[in-house]
Amino acid sequence: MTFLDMLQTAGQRNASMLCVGLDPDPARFPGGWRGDASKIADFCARIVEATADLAIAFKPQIAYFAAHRAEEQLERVVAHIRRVAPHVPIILDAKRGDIGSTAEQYAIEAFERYGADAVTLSPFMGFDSVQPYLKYPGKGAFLLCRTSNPGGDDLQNQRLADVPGQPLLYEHVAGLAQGPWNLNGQLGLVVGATYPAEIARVRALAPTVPLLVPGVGAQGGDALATVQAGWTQDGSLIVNSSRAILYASSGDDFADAARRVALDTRDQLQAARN
Ligand SMILES: O=c1ccn([C@@H]2O[C@H](COP(=O)(O)O)[C@@H](O)[C@H]2O)c(=O)[nH]1
Repeated sequence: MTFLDMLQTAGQRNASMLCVGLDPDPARFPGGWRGDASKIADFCARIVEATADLAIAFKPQIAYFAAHRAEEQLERVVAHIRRVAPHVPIILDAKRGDIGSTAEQYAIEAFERYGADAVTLSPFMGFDSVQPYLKYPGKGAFLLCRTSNPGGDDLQNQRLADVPGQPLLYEHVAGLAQGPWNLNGQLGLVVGATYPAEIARVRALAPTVPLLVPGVGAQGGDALATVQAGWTQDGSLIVNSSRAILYASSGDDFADAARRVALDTRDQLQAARN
């Protein structure tokens, strides 16, 4: 099944636009696990089990594993997702971007080592840095477009004087993903929930590509505004929340608490559709 097929299946079966972000931070683990990096896979497994019927996707953030030399635990988390939620796609949040020969290695890492269904990429180095990922049929690649952090303004909101129509940089990226770079319909875009006006602008420029929208929950993005700006019948909307779900409780009830927050967020997003 392709990434897009999986998205559609999970979205319908779980009635969901919620992507559960897996950003495991041992310092925030509950009770006896606190500070123990060997528990990363166990912690993520409990979250996956608690939210498998609520998620349109899972998004492991690779830094939270690599920082603790826990890449092998990430492999175990992926295997666990395949066992308990085989219909839910995995988006590896790696934000890679490098020259073609190195990008080929990163693509092997994402799609062959970890077996992810999609990956996040920085488009800053241009099309030849994105192309190696597109050689994997059916896999997805989300380009950073208008990120959720305030510093995104520094570059993404700059006007490109030499491009016809003088778009802002993020608008140009949206146009490339909808058009000339999207050779086989594998591209999507990352747009922050903290900037709903920009989500609407990106949706207007890229009406059919999937949008991955982080920033609800811990970053304070508005679920209703996000859905109103980005949801359409034709293009998937995938709204990520990580810390607000993972650390809903610091006690032994963390998985139940995570489920409650995920359910509430899932339902808020669904209710916000027109
Ligand atoms: O623009 C972006 C792109 C990626 N992220 C990632 O999403 C999650 C958000 O975590 P929360 O705890 O829900 O704030 C995290 O993995 C970021 O690396 C983003 O926040 N903004």
